[in-house]
Amino acid sequence: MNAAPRLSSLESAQPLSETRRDAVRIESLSKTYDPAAGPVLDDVSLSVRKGDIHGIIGRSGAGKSTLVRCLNGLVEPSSGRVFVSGRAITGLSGAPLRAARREIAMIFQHFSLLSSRTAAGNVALPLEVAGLSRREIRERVPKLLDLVGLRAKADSYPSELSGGQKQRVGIARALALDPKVLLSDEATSALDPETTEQILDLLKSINQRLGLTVVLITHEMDVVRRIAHAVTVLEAGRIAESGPTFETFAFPKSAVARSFLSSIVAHDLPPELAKTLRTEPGHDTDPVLRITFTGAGAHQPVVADLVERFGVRPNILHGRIDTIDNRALGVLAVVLEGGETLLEPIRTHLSSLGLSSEIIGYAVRPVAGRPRAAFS
Ligand SMILES: Nc1ncnc2c1ncn2[C@@H]1O[C@H](COP(=O)(O)OP(=O)(O)OP(=O)(O)O)[C@@H](O)[C@H]1O
Repeated sequence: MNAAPRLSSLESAQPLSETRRDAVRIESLSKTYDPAAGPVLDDVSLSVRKGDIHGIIGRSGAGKSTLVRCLNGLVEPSSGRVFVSGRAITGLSGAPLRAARREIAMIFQHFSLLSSRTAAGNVALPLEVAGLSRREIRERVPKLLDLVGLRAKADSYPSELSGGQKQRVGIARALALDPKVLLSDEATSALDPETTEQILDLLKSINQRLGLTVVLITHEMDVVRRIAHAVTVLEAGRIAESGPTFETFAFPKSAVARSFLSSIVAHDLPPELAKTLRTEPGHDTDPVLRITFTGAGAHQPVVADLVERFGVRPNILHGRIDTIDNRALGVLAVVLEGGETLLEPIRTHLSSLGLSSEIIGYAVRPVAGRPRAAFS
């Protein structure tokens, strides 16, 4: 992980032991607002590695915002503990809580800028509250605006800025006090796709240049795919799964992760195709194999290889290759015409190539003269 120097200490590199620590550790966190409604967070334990961008994804109501508010002390959990850079946040109040909060900055979906202040004035605000001198503020604000590529707009008011520019101001303001962790709560949800990409690129570059840990709350798997090193999937207040982004995308364990991934990775067949498959083999069916290609394996001519080696006729039902965390990931569903008896040797061969495979159903052989169901 890139652990470049931080904004305020460009000359002092951090010791290795420090860079290896978890930036955030959550231990058995639970939160109940209304006992009649049950827990909103239920025994959540999670570590975010220092310098990582860690996505937290879940459907509306899964508890994402509550979790992120427990991280910066805005919500007091019912039980459990939160540590930021090894320091407990839970149970703090007054000055120690304010000091701890300086280490955790936040950016929001709707930017939360003061309309009466210019871009520079908004960025200066946390510095004023923290009691920095006018001279220090005058020196620091342009550097922060430079960091987000917005120096030319220093004197513009929020009403004169685009959504992407407002979020850049929000990011500069969040970074003003040199936080250790940046919490992003749906920061790109109100932006168009092109601006979303620019803001995600900016977060990625800040993460790399400053070694800043980013916790990214989102309901869009594409945001996770673009920049997160690790991802946690929340469902109904519990962790459905958590791990490195690539592994989670390649081998999702939970139904909720698979459903979030359906627009990105072809793990599941489209419903109209899936319903044409049988769950049991019959005299008139051929097996359907889902092959997952990862890394170098994504570029192997596997279909041609199966034809040549086993004499089967793989018929591609559905598939897609994508790039996740700079690595290729492909998923292909193929009907192995005439492959029933060769299934195990074929799977053993695929495994020897480092490819994983799974039988996902059985396709009914087409009646003579009629093509098989669909190609996608
Ligand atoms: N202050 C509160 N008082 C009572 N209930 C709350 C409070 N904040 C959140 N909730 C409830 O907790 C549940 C989880 O909400 P939360 O906002 O944490 O989820 P979320 O995953 O961020 O959802 P969304 O994406 O819709 O914001 C919801 O049922 C919500 O109504």
